[in-house]
Amino acid sequence: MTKQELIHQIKAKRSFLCIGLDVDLEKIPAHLLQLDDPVFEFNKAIIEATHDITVAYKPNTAFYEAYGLKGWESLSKTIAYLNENYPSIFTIADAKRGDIGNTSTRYAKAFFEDLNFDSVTVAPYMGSDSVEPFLAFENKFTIMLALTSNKGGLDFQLMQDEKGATLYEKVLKTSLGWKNSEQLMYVVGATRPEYFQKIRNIVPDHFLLVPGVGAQGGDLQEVCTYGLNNDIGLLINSSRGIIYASPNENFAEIARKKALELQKEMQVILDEKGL
Ligand SMILES: O=C(O)c1cc(=O)[nH]c(=O)n1[C@@H]1O[C@H](COP(=O)(O)O)[C@@H](O)[C@H]1O
Repeated sequence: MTKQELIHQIKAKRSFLCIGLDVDLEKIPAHLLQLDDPVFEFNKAIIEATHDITVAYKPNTAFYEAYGLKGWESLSKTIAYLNENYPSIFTIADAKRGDIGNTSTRYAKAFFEDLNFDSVTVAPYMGSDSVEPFLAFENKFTIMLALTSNKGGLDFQLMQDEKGATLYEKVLKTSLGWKNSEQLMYVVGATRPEYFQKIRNIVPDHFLLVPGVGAQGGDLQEVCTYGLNNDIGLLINSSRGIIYASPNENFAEIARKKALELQKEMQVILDEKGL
């Protein structure tokens, strides 16, 4: 998918919501467990209930890898279902990969070619040769961790050099010099709203994937104050806050209700900003 296609979808739906498909068999409604592939059936129901109000889905691969071969099969069926039925929806493999160059190329092939995701999350720690192989794939996006939502994110990301520059700022600035850096997006946690202005000064045009709204307590309004750009430029993710809003048979209906609450809030913000 191209960036323009993503922006077009966001404007048409008046939504920049990303729903996280972090499926845990211990949390899904019990009646699904009797089915052959409960994880896929759960995802299918969530997708059917929300595809018109969300612009992206983000399965976190850990939740699938935890179930071995069967889990990988559920992931593969989920992305195939999305690509076949809703090809205009942006898909994110939240795999947080990154390794030496030739290994990164294999990861990129796995997620971009074999599974056909539009994007994959990567960690920047191993540097340019671990990220550039992902950027070599046309019309695919590499979403790099910048300032993460978790408490431990502060252990390294806010470390300062003698001039006061923080590590995450250096990561952002350095990555802009990499080949095909226009295909980068960055992860910034919704729990860090006070940093968005600074981040937008460094990367004014790139999309930011913002997890941490909902279960982790991040606030949509606060993120949007400085996070939005002229292309909207934000994908706001909520996983547990939407998909586990109800443990009952009507889970998909309630998930839609929760997603709609966020989408309506987004619509108001976009209208107010004239976007
Ligand atoms: O890369 C991510 O998506 C990510 C980065 C980050 O800083 N914080 C973060 O929570 N995530 C992911 O975003 C999702 C958040 O889920 P909820 O807290 O349930 O909405 C999980 O899949 C996390 O792994």
